[in-house]
Amino acid sequence: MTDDRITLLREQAYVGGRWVDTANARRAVDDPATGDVIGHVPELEALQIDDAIEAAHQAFSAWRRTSAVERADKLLAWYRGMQSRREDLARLMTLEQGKPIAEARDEVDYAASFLRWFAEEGRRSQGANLPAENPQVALGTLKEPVGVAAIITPWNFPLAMITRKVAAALAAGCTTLVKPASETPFCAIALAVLAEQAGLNNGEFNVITGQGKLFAERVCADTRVRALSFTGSTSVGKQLLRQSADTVKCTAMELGGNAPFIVCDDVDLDTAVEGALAAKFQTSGQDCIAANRLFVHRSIYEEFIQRFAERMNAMGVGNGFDEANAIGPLIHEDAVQKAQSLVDDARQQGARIMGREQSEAPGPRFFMPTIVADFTPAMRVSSEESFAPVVPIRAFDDDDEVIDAANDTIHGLASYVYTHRDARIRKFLRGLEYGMVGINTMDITGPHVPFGGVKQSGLGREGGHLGIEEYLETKYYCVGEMPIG
Ligand SMILES: NC(=O)c1ccc[n+]([C@@H]2O[C@H](COP(=O)([O-])OP(=O)(O)OC[C@H]3O[C@@H](n4cnc5c(N)ncnc54)[C@H](O)[C@@H]3O)[C@@H](O)[C@H]2O)c1
Ligand SMILES: N[C@@H](CC=O)C(=O)O
Repeated sequence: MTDDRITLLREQAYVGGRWVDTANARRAVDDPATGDVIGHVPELEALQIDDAIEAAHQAFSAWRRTSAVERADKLLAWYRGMQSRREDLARLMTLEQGKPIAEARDEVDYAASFLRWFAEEGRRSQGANLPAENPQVALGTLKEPVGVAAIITPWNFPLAMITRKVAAALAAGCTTLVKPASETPFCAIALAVLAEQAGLNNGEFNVITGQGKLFAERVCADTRVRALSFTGSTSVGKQLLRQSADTVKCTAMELGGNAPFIVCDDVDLDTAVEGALAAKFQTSGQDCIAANRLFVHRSIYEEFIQRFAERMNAMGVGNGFDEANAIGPLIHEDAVQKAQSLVDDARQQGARIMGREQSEAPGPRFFMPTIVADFTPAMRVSSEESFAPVVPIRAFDDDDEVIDAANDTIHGLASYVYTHRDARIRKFLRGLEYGMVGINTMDITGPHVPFGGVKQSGLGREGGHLGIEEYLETKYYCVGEMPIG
């Protein structure tokens, strides 16, 4: 059942500036809060994906020759289009993703901000003059677009994970093939509606709905596709890296996290509690930078848990369209079962479980926020990304000990530390093996930051001044001595 107030909902893929269907396969997309079917999208077949690759390839030869100013103008027109449809986009996102409407509005702003950022950044991508040993010789570098970029994105941030990549790619002069998550294709299609209106209607931006596996097979094997940028789970990322090896693609990987949130004994407790709540519960815990493990100094441990639990238990859990709710549904029932199994495993191993009863959940895809106190490294909550409102907390005594515990993971995306002492800040900054460290804040993202992880959390950086580099090659030139005149 489609909400009459939702506009921009279109049930087609967008390829080469045309709206495309399939003869047979169409996939239903539902509202995770209610289970109601919102609409259907085509599952493009292999030949249609190949057509899309050709469309992006053809478009590349023209797009790469446009000026940086022309590319910026189109990105800015797209940005304004997103701004003018902010509420429609936000409602569409809450409908298919489930996140609370206030967070959906924030994500629309965040997603649009990448279009503006890279419109500006594209005009500043510069090569260099190099000093030559022979003064009659000119050496330098040019920056050139890599080529067609294939982009695969997850469902948790259905607009921003697309624009963070696409805006950088288009600004660099690349063309793009986007395969959005099957759970949230309508946000991507809405972006295509607005891209078309902004004049990106010649194959520069293509949205291919359907199976990720088939899309990956076609683009990875195809030499016309020169880059693959992926955001999603570490396991799928590894597989895509293997698949990209045969055609030696430029790859960028934004993968899973296991963020530690460390609270030292010198901070204002309420500020730290507020930070932890925000770092844990945004997007109902389904955030790659969500706090996945809380470490609190033993001297304030029980007090912290009590205050955190009070605030957590007051949070509204329910349909994201109700502004009173801060926690919406999880994307699948499987995610609820996984959260429950993490909690059960910890309980069996001696953790204290706190929170409202799961029987109070307003539907089958809701998980009531739950504290897992006194977790140990042997429990699954310590090593697995919960992607749910599950809050493992344990006490620590010593800074070195907590740095080691925080680093004891294959992941290295975001980390957070609350302390007001300078020496401690320096120690944590150096000691934490993470791509991003928030000190006394969990509000660490934006178009201007180099977002990304170390270890098995990824390769490369998105956003900031580095984001465009993922889509640029450096061409070195050497102009030899020439007769003058
Ligand atoms: N580092 C970051 O910036 C970042 C941001 C958001 C999410 N994530 C991570 O994403 C994960 C959650 O997202 P998810 O469940 O959508 O991840 P996922 O890896 O299951 O899916 C991501 C995308 O890959 C596609 N896909 C799935 N299997 C595929 C295959 N075999 N071949 C090709 N494509 C395939 C999906 O359709 C989807 O579009 C979490 O681990 C989270 O931490 C990371
Ligand atoms: N929260 C991240 C996206 C990861 O899921 C961001 O801010 O970009």
